[in-house]
Amino acid sequence: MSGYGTAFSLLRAQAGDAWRDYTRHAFVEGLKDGTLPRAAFLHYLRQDYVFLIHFSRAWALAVVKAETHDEMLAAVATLNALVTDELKLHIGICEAAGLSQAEVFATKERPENLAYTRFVLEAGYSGDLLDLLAALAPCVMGYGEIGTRLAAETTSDSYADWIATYAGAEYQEACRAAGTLLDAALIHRLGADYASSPRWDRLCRTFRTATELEAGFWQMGLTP
Ligand SMILES: Cc1ncc(CO)c(N)n1
Repeated sequence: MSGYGTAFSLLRAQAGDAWRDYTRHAFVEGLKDGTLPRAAFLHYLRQDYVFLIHFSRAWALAVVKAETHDEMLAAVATLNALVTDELKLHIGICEAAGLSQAEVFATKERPENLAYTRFVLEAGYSGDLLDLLAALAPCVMGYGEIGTRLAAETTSDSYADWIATYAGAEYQEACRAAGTLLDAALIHRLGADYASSPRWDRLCRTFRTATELEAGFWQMGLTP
């Protein structure tokens, strides 16, 4: 069990190797042992800042696609955490490294970044909350899983701030809340036996594609 809910565990298991390729990518291992070049990290952070803007838009879309007040509350809380806390972390780390906020704002979006965020947004635009959450879950919970593992296994302080953010109580709580939202949204729309629904395969495919696009994002990070 992952601790991020039942549906996430099922989706993660069916993603198979793709999940491992994402969460144990060379970029992640470089964060863990400090061998990731600083230039690659800063390049990644600038792209991730652009990513988070679109990712926030996708969570705003989750507010739009919500069908109950509890769903709205959960989506609003995540949206607020992204805009208020996570985007600030990126600006702070970039500023500490000598990159101004204006430079970060002006970052040109790489195709790997564009492909991923627009895939997530499109899943939400053309589908319902389940399609959107299936595309969002690898981002949210994947970083939660990576943060927790790296905090336990890290052998360097080089990327301690980054690791602490994703291993931290606040981010972990956001992952649990997203897991609770996903479980409840599935049951609300498809019933308790949602994994037998005709929609399940497609939700699994969406989750897996988003997982593959996350691995592509790390790979982009290695090539500034
Ligand atoms: C690419 C990517 N995926 C997930 C997260 C976690 O929010 C992030 N910051 N960036």
